[in-house]
Amino acid sequence: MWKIAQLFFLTNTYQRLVLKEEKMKVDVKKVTKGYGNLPILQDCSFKLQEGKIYALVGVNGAGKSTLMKLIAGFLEPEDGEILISGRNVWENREGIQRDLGSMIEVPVFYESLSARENLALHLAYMGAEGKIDSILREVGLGAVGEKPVMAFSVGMRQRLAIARAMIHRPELLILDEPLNGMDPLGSEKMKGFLRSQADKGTTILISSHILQDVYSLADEVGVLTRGKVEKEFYMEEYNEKNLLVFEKEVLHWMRGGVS
Ligand SMILES: Nc1ncnc2c1ncn2[C@@H]1O[C@H](COP(=O)(O)OP(=O)(O)OP(=O)(O)O)[C@@H](O)[C@H]1O
Repeated sequence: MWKIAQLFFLTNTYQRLVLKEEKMKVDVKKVTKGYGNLPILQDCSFKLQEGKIYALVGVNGAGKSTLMKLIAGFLEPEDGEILISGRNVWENREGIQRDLGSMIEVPVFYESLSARENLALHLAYMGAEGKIDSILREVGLGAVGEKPVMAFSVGMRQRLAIARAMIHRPELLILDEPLNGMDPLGSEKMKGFLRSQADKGTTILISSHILQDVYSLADEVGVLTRGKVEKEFYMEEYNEKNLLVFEKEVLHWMRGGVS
């Protein structure tokens, strides 16, 4: 009887591990990257699970955008490797960049063209297909699609940048501070939209300085300190606790895990 129970336990554990590995979308493995003599990331490792929202937090200059650019294949690691669905990002960057959606730099648009025209040009440039009307509606720009971008507010530009990153319905979305400049109502709606995309299977990596947003949006949170994801929080475990506890623990790890 005991042997059967042991076998059952081992089979279950094995299945869970295999399932987890199959669900792996992004695997950052011991990545090192700096700029000139300035070291930024050092042996940095973490994983993103398919259909989950992962938030990177860290002080200004910690290296969040650098890490995102590496994952999107815009920068080459000095050491280590990054795999997306098992493929080495740098070696397959052209194909991978077509498959993912990203908003990492300050978004730049054709100012005199409308939101709709900007999205159409982007699709043509990518050689991709996408439904402009529906993505504009989904990000809350349904009523202003014909307006020139020069008339857009900061928050509207941010929505348009998210629409551009998502219009080809990528399986992986990398958004650097996606809620920047949005009013509280717009921010809530955008969080709901991102959650609905994750529920449909999109893997989402964001960064944010607003821990309240991270708390309410992410499934997992990684604190980038001293060149590494030093601490990860699984938000499931925080449902019972409150935001203040979470904030306190994150700040502790942002300081490098010392009080
Ligand atoms: N192209 C570059 N050349 C030289 N240094 C750079 C370059 N890009 C970034 N850095 C430096 O690398 C460090 C990490 O920058 P990065 O933008 O990745 O940090 P971050 O965590 O995203 O910061 P923030 O929270 O302020 O957006 C900073 O010190 C920055 O000045």
